[in-house]
Amino acid sequence: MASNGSPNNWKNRHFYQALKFALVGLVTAYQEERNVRFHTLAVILVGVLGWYFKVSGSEWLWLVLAVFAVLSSEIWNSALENVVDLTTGGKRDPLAKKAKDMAAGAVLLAAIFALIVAAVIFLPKVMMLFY
Ligand SMILES: Nc1ncnc2c1ncn2[C@@H]1O[C@H](COP(=O)(O)OP(=O)(O)OP(=O)(O)O)[C@@H](O)[C@H]1O
Repeated sequence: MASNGSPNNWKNRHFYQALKFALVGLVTAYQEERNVRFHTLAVILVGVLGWYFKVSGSEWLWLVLAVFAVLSSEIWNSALENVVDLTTGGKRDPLAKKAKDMAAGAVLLAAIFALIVAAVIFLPKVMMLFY
């Protein structure tokens, strides 16, 4: 709550704190999750390829959508793994397995989507280099 009684002041502080926590979450995901680091490298590669092949504006939008889909599903997956581990205390449980496998399935779907987008955009451009 605002100490000076101004509701706007409280809102601003709340917003910046929420933003700070979200950024801390991203840094934690990057530091602790190997897959997030791997996908960050993949994002850099996509950026270099997009720049090299001079992809169009709409192609950039598809690539950005694919990148955000993969990274956000990966971070959701990690968050869920943490919650499941917290709940089970490390004990094996069929519900824990179900939840983790489903979250992994969501990441797989996003990765397949990204592969399709990359193939549709880059394959014809790569072929042009050889023919
Ligand atoms: N508490 C549990 N009870 C039953 N099965 C589990 C449990 N924890 C994990 N598993 C099984 O092991 C698999 C791997 O779980 P884990 O937590 O190691 O995730 P991961 O996919 O290896 O992720 P990361 O590589 O990011 O750690 C899960 O998909 C699930 O099938």
